[in-house]
Amino acid sequence: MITFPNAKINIGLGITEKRTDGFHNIASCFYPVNWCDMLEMIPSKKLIFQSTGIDIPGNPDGNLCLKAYHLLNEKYDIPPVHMHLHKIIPIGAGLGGGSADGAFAIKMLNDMNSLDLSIKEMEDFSAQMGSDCPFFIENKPVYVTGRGELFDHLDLSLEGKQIVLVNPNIHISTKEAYSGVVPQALTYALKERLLSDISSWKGVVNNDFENSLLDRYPIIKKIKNQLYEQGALYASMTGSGSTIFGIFDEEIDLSNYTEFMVWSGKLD
Ligand SMILES: C[C@](O)(CO)[C@H](O)COP(=O)(O)OP(=O)(O)OC[C@H]1O[C@@H](n2ccc(N)nc2=O)[C@H](O)[C@@H]1O
Ligand SMILES: Nc1ncnc2c1ncn2[C@@H]1O[C@H](COP(=O)(O)OP(=O)(O)OP(=O)(O)O)[C@@H](O)[C@H]1O
Repeated sequence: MITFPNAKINIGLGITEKRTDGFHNIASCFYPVNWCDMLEMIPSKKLIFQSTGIDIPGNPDGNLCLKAYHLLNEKYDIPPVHMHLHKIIPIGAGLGGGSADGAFAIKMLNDMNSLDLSIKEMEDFSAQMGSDCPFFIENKPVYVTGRGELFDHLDLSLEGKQIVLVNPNIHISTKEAYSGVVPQALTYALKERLLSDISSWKGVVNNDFENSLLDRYPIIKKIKNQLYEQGALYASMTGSGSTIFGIFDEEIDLSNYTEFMVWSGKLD
């Protein structure tokens, strides 16, 4: 079985409160984007994990695909598989790529073993792997609060718009990025604003990580400004960075970004 775990973007990201468990409460819109990894699993005599593509830092035993297997195996004693992850989505990039791999692994193992888990059960397993993981179970645009696991329906469709994602080859640790932010209650109604036309978002719908990271990494600010100069309806850093996205009505010239990792395509 093969699947294509996709990236997400954050449209608006308020970091509203530091929690007693060390995490932060956030408010954000998560929106899926078709920049994808490839994840294949086949039945095997023993559990094997192999990855190709972009190098994944750290011990392969800690890969979220394996973590997903162990979480389900502990409870359901499932047979071993050979997993092959071809890594394409930039890492430490605010795109939730690792989280998507973990959540898709849960969905695949559920299907392959006919476990018949509900969406809620798969979200709960995913939440044990990381804050961004549960979103990728349903994988549709949603308004998110809590640590990243509380979902509110959001009637937002950007279908057909062109998105450009530029990753300036800077790896930002999520933990460090959070430690550089002073939490603050939302100063505007993010959810309501997201329901108004995209042309009204600029300067209003903000990512709170930008305040600390844009000064530290001027290239992020430069790319964001360039995307606006090229006619973006809206541009922002996603998550804890370092990827910046721009949303456009039409395809744009990408020659400004040849030294970076870039993906462009239509939003669903
Ligand atoms: C920045 C976002 O991508 C926005 O969607 C997410 O909040 C990050 O989610 P993630 O990468 O899945 O993060 P996790 O692997 O759960 O946590 C990594 C570290 O980030 C910090 N963290 C993460 C999520 C959160 N809501 N509050 C936090 O303070 C914690 O220090 C945690 O130890
Ligand atoms: N399948 C995976 N893909 C990428 N990183 C993984 C994966 N599984 C585990 N990791 C570990 O997670 C770390 C990256 O986590 P990090 O949260 O910074 O990036 P991410 O999951 O790619 O997405 P984001 O930048 O949005 O958080 C890597 O250094 C690696 O050790």
